[in-house]
Amino acid sequence: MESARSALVIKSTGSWYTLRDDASGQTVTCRIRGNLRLKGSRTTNPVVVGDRVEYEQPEGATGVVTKILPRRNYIIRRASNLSKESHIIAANVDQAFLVVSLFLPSTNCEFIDRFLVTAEAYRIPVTLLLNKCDLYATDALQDAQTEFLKIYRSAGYEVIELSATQQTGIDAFKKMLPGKTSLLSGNSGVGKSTLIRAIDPSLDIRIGAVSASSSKGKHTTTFSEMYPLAGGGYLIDTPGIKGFGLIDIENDEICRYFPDLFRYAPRCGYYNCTHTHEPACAVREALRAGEIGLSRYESYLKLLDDDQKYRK
Ligand SMILES: Nc1nc2c(ncn2[C@@H]2O[C@H](COP(=O)(O)OP(=O)(O)OP(=O)(O)O)[C@@H](O)[C@H]2O)c(=O)[nH]1
Ligand SMILES: [Zn+2]
Repeated sequence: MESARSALVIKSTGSWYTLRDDASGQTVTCRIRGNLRLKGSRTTNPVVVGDRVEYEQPEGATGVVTKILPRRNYIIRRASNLSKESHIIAANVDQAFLVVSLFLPSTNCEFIDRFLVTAEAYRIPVTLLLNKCDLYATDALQDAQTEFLKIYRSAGYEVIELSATQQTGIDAFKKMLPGKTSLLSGNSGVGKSTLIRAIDPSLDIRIGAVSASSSKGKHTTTFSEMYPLAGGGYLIDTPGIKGFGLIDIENDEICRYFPDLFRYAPRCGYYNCTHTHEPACAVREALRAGEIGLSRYESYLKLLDDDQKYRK
């Protein structure tokens, strides 16, 4: 009997997994043992990028993942809009970067806030990468940029302003990467691939994959992939993410994942204030005073009665 070896999962297609062996650093292609499909689990993928696993590879045979080591954290989304199943995007993530753009395309605030809440809930620090800053020269877009920076910086998030095409602000992003496993996410078209190429031109990622995953009406499951970076650390690219469903977060917990709202909650008149209709609500008071961004409060309300919120 071959003894188990340990490895990191760097790619998965749903039936095949690419591992990087801890001892040799070699890449190995494996399948998974059937009983790893967790009982009662509603996730579509039992083994994910970032997982630490044990595997066996008998001489001349295909390798088999035999065990998933406990996950430090993971980030998850709905498998598809109507599905009750969830899809784990990546596990054991040190930090996440959400790429956003205010123009061509304009990233929806609710999308950003859902991402932030999901990451807060799993205690994954997020940095926002405001890309395409070269495009925000008009008055209207400059105002949008100022507003964006104000809302998210005052909520406590780090925001890096950059332009992937003009190569500005790239270094501030790059210096956060060494030695860490970083997830890079964002809607289609915000510039993730351009940005990855700007930090490391040797990473020729998903050329030609874009049109396949963005064709409308087609249900395409796309899988994350992990890239070793020249300066150390890994970057996880997450193509084709359209939205995040909150999983296992109760209504009365949601507010605590909005740091800019939650800081007012202790001053609410009722200890169980939902900040929707109660008198003496300090959160709504702060909103009226312009201390909380309206879009943030609206995201909070949407997440409260989110019919897409489902349980694992
Ligand atoms: N003006 C400007 N355009 C940019 C910038 N970054 C990316 N773009 C352009 O935006 C378009 C989309 O960029 P991609 O890098 O393919 O976006 P993506 O996020 O990887 O998109 P998906 O692969 O669909 O997830 C391309 O035409 C890029 O040239 C930027 O900083 N400024
Ligand atoms: Zn309140």
